[in-house]
Amino acid sequence: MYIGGRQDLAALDQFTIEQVGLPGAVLMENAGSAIVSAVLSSYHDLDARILVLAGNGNNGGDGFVATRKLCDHGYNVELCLLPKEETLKGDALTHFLVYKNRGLPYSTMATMDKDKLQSKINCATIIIDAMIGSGMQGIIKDPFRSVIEMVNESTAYVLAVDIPSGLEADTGLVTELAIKADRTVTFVMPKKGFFLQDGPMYIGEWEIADISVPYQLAEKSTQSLPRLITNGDVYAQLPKRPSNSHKGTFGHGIVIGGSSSYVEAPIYSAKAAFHSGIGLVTLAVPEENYTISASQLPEALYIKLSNKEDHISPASLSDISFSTYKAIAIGPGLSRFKHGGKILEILFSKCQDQPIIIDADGLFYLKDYLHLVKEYKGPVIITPHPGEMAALLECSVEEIESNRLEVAKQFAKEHGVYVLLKGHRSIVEVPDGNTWVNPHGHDALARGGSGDVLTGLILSFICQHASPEQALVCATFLHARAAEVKAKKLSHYSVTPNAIIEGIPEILNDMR
Ligand SMILES: NC(=O)C1=CN([C@@H]2O[C@H](COP(=O)(O)OP(=O)(O)OC[C@H]3O[C@@H](n4cnc5c(N)ncnc54)[C@H](OP(=O)(O)O)[C@@H]3O)[C@@H](O)[C@H]2O)[C@@H](O)CC1
Ligand SMILES: Nc1ncnc2c1ncn2[C@@H]1O[C@H](COP(=O)(O)OP(=O)(O)O)[C@@H](O)[C@H]1O
Ligand SMILES: [K+]
Repeated sequence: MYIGGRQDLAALDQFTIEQVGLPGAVLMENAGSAIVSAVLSSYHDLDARILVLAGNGNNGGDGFVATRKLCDHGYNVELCLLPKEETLKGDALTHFLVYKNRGLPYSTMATMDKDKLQSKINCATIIIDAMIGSGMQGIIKDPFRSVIEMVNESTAYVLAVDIPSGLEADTGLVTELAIKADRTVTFVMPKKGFFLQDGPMYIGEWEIADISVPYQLAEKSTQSLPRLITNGDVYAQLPKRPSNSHKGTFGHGIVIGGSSSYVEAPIYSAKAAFHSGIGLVTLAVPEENYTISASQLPEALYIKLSNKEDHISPASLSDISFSTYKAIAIGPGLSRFKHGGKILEILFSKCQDQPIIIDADGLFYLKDYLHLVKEYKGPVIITPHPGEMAALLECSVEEIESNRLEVAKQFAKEHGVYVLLKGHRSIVEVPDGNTWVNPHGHDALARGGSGDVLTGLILSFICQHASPEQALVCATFLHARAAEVKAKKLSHYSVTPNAIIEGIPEILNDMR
């Protein structure tokens, strides 16, 4: 499933209208009907008061259609047009005239004072937000500004038409104010902004409605658009497990990390790998961490790396026989120390072409060793959170967050790496290839150790013969879904990294 921005959606609408020959007014009729279907499917109480707040663009036009049809279904619905009637044009005007020709009632801001509108909003059970759609730009201006404030303070259930008014379709930015929707019925495809910046906090539950823009054609003409990771994508891309397999079939991976301050981090990675199907996992940790590590994960194999002060001695990596491993994960709990980058130097010189996953403090050292990544024959995967990405690029976290898709794409292209840019909605970027956006994620993951679990899952799927892209897509989705499911059972507050690991089988078992 693709996600698009303002221009992508406008181009598809235009294509449908001009090339396919379906008039814009028909698309608008379909859009309004989709809103009606959403109401019909959930609200059967005809006495519930529905207030439709409409703007003067095409989003408002969808609102006129929806109000007309809800009236026909016998609902207690009221239309309020916010801008002046004279400003209507195009398809929105067409449908406004249809509405008026039917003799249906409406009010406008011009015919009512602010208190009256406030009381209509307060009395509504359902508010349909058809004020501004994907055409939203800049800072919210009046008359919408004060209306949005009133709606957000009301107790009504808010259903947004296409996108909550005030949310930017391309960037997910809310400048000052936007409708906080309980549900968004979006047309053709989800908007990029649903999964960027403020977007996830404003859209509520969302669903896609088919308005006869031919999506198959959309797919052909939009190959460069980001894709949303769906359950179906993950099911298709999960490594298969032949029943006549043995432990060698599912690969041997190694996790290198840990220090005296960060004992658990590499253990979480190895545990996650072990609980998601890897054949064998070796933990290479400082020798002083061995006893506690082995007591927590006796199933792993161990390499005791010599300590230097409170961290791994980089030279000790020279003794690892890297050819034994199908993939390498490095970084969890490594800590930051002088000349720590030597670890990457040794790693890249000793590995042939196996996939290397660099996480956590491994990324801290990477900035000075990016040339090694480019020269390396095999795939390199980096898993930065926004702070780590900012450090790699020597910019601010705000610059990363306001530009997540572009930053990930540019970095992947420039350095030839797979980038998993973590966040509330994580992004997977394949060098010179696809972009995937994860629609799942939970604040239960905002806890030390969550990222280590994710690294272990990526390692695990690569060892089970997934391509780096497949492994990243599956791991990112399962990690977030496991947290969502566990948070439902354990509360938002109590999901530990071990609980996420325990949640993985629940999600895997439900995969269809
Ligand atoms: N294309 C099609 O065929 C179909 C499109 N469809 C629907 O159309 C929607 C896109 O329609 P669109 O392009 O007309 O823009 P739309 O979202 O109504 O916004 C424009 C209005 O918003 C206003 N406005 C903007 N920024 C503002 C601000 N900061 N503060 C205040 N006001 C602001 C702007 O005001 P103006 O700048 O003119 O003063 C103008 O009035 C799309 O989301 C979907 O719902 C469906 O019917 C299917 C067929
Ligand atoms: N509020 C949140 N919503 C969704 N995902 C989150 C949230 N907070 C953290 N995460 C996820 O949890 C993981 C945290 O990784 P990271 O910051 O590297 O943690 P650590 O290194 O401590 O394990 C990432 O996958 C990130 O996407
Ligand atoms: K809207």
